[in-house]
Amino acid sequence: MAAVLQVLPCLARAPLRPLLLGGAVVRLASGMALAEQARQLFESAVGAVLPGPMLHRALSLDPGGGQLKVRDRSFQLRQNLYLVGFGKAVLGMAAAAEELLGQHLVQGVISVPKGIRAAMEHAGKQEMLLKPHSCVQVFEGAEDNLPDRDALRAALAIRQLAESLTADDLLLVLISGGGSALLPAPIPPVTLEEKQTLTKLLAARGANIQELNTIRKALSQLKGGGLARAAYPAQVVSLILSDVVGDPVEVIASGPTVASVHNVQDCLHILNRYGLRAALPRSVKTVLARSDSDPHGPHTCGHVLNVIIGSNALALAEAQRQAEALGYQAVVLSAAMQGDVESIARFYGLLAQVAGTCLTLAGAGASAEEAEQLHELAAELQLPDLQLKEALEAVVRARGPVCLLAGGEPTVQLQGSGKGGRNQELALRVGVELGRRPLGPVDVLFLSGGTDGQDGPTEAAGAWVMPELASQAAAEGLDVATFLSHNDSHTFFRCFRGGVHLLHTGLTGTNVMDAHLLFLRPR
Ligand SMILES: Nc1ncnc2c1ncn2[C@@H]1O[C@H](COP(=O)(O)OP(=O)(O)OP(=O)(O)O)[C@@H](O)[C@H]1O
Ligand SMILES: O=C(O)[C@H](O)CO
Repeated sequence: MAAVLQVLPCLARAPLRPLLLGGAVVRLASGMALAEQARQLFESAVGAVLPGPMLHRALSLDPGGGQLKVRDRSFQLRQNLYLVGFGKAVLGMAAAAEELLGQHLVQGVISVPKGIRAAMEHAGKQEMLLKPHSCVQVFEGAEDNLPDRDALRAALAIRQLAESLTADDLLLVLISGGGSALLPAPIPPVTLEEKQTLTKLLAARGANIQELNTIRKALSQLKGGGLARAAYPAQVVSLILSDVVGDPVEVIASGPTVASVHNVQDCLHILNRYGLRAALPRSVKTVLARSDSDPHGPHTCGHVLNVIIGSNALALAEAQRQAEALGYQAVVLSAAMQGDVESIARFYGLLAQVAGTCLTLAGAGASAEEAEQLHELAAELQLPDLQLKEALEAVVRARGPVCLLAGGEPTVQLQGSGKGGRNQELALRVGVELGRRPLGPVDVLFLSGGTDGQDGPTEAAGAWVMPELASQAAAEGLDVATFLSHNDSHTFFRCFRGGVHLLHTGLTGTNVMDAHLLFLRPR
């Protein structure tokens, strides 16, 4: 985005302000002005789920400092507050908790990704770092999101702290995505390597996060309510930043403070589905066989309060508010965009075409056939919370600029060895879709970004596109189809127009999946 700022420094510095509809400045700089607004809205979405704001919304101390309020529950504080955490966003969450609860915290242990402290320091994000003499011990591990010896050491330290607590104590558990890999504690005789191999195989064969984490829970001492059990009889409050569609507390980071409802049959089903049952190590078979005859009986988690403090829906709601402040008719379509990236791109292409027609009432846009295709595709994608009808009705009413917002996590079937991420790949595919559809007299821009600031193994968070993308690329000698065939979207965006279409935020310190913004503005 640096290049965008160079092109339009006045817009980059300007605060959010309503559009000058039809004004000469906006029309001249149309693409860049829209892109700048898209970037600002993306940042406002991320801002709503940063550790500081989230922790401040969820927790408060009474003025005397004797009570901690979490939502509508109160907990007595008397040198009895402990903290553990695990996940990609937990360093910043712990720093925010320390800032808020400092003098009450007795001790803490967190497990966070390798190199995160250095990365945050490098980015100048002091608010994401613990104080120099913090009582919270930090373990870094799980390089490449895989459980390793360092993460195992962290998990054991977390278990030890939890087990040392008494009925007078309160354990604050900070949880975010990536927590599963950062809290590995396989049930013996299963080894770390065996668990690692099994989860890698499941992921490679296409198991979804629900399936993956069902198996992880069955083989873990701490997942599936194990951490809550270890902390009993202390009170447990889990503050959860969701990176899973629908915010299921039992799935996020494999639900260490949520009693597992799965039995061995569920696990065998999953292992069968991915052809892994026959090749299971003996240790895994032993643990699975034992799991239904657990001597402790079914576990309850009555001493636990699980609270979702950040989610994709929350982030989108903030961007929606900001879009409205800019003069857009803004509608959240879905916070559960899942499915193959190609289908999702087609969905956004059709949506732009149909919505553009509703907006301008122009004959050149979508026919009834395209509207039907859009609804059929929406049905195929099975997005549980999709507000398509409501969105199109709002567009008809709007007669002015429209912003449609969505979020979730599309899937990319990797075929090539190119460099990219699901957001850049989605944006590139949407750019192609927009270019091959008659859109009528309307400016269209689509942005897709990962809220963690890192899209796949690239340094960009995502990218934005307009309908002219493919033709402009061709004029630069870039063939979009060739880049797509190798999943090489990042290389494409780096070359295309000197990289101005890339979205760069740096690591944000949060993670609520991806955000998609589709703008339509009648000319
Ligand atoms: N060349 C590529 N093109 C498109 N997508 C890619 C490419 N390489 C990796 N990906 C995608 O990037 C994702 C992996 O990156 P990352 O580690 O950021 O994902 P994650 O851990 O699932 O995401 P997050 O932490 O953002 O929730 C996968 O969805 C993968 O399919
Ligand atoms: O850690 C995990 O299990 C995934 O990120 C989902 O929360």
